[in-house]
Amino acid sequence: MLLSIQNLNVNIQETSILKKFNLEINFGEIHIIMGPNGSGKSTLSSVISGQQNYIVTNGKILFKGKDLLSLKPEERAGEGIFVALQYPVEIPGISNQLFLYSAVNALRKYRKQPPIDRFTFLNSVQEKMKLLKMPEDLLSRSVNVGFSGGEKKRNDILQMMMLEPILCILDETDSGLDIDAIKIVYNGLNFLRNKTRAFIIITHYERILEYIKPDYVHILYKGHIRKSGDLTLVTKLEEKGYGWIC
Ligand SMILES: Nc1ncnc2c1ncn2[C@@H]1O[C@H](COP(=O)(O)OP(=O)(O)OP(=O)(O)O)[C@@H](O)[C@H]1O
Repeated sequence: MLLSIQNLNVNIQETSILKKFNLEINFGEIHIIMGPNGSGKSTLSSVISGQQNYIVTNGKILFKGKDLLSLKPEERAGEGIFVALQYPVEIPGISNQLFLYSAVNALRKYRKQPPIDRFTFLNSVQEKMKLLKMPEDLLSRSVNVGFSGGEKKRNDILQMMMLEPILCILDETDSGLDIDAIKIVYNGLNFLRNKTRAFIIITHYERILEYIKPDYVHILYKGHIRKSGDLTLVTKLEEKGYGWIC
């Protein structure tokens, strides 16, 4: 078992957001999470990544058998968790290249591996940027500053490809992308898909099925998973909306 979330209750300030939330993920699996606006999807990704302001009042999260909630955000990243946020963060004054290089070497240090040299790093990042059809000048610009919405999302996938995480969480990475960009982003995801890692993909769109074949689809409703199934759930939602879930 890669990830096991058991009876998780999460509050933001006094408000209860996730309620008795359960989810189990094995290596190699892709899980899609859908759900109406405000049902708690981003809260889930934020809690897993260790963002502040989310108060766990009950339950536990085991990642590779370890108590995830006792780890700092950087330790969670070191253990192999990567979250592409719904709204990618801008970092003025830090070049994309320096950020990526530092992030890759910070992970390598955590894993007691020697640092990667700049030449090998640059070759690797340029190769991946080609795959994602990203112009090279995005490397010298400040992280996400002035990037278009689509460029930010591709940059997230570039980070994911460079960091080679074990659990990849994509929070609405496909929103605001044009048709070509969606294809490129999901090609990047398929490039990383293998038996040593797993994905949680949060999305609102049925079109994901054109690119990704998930193992499970879950519907998050009012803070807990109300229904789980296979990819036919996505088409059912597209036809019927969320009314039948209530
Ligand atoms: N800082 C906060 N203070 C109070 N309530 C918050 C805060 N952050 C989130 N919430 C509330 O938590 C609930 C769940 O939000 P969340 O972002 O997890 O939903 P979501 O399922 O990702 O929605 P969407 O599909 O619109 O992105 C919402 O009702 C939201 O208003």
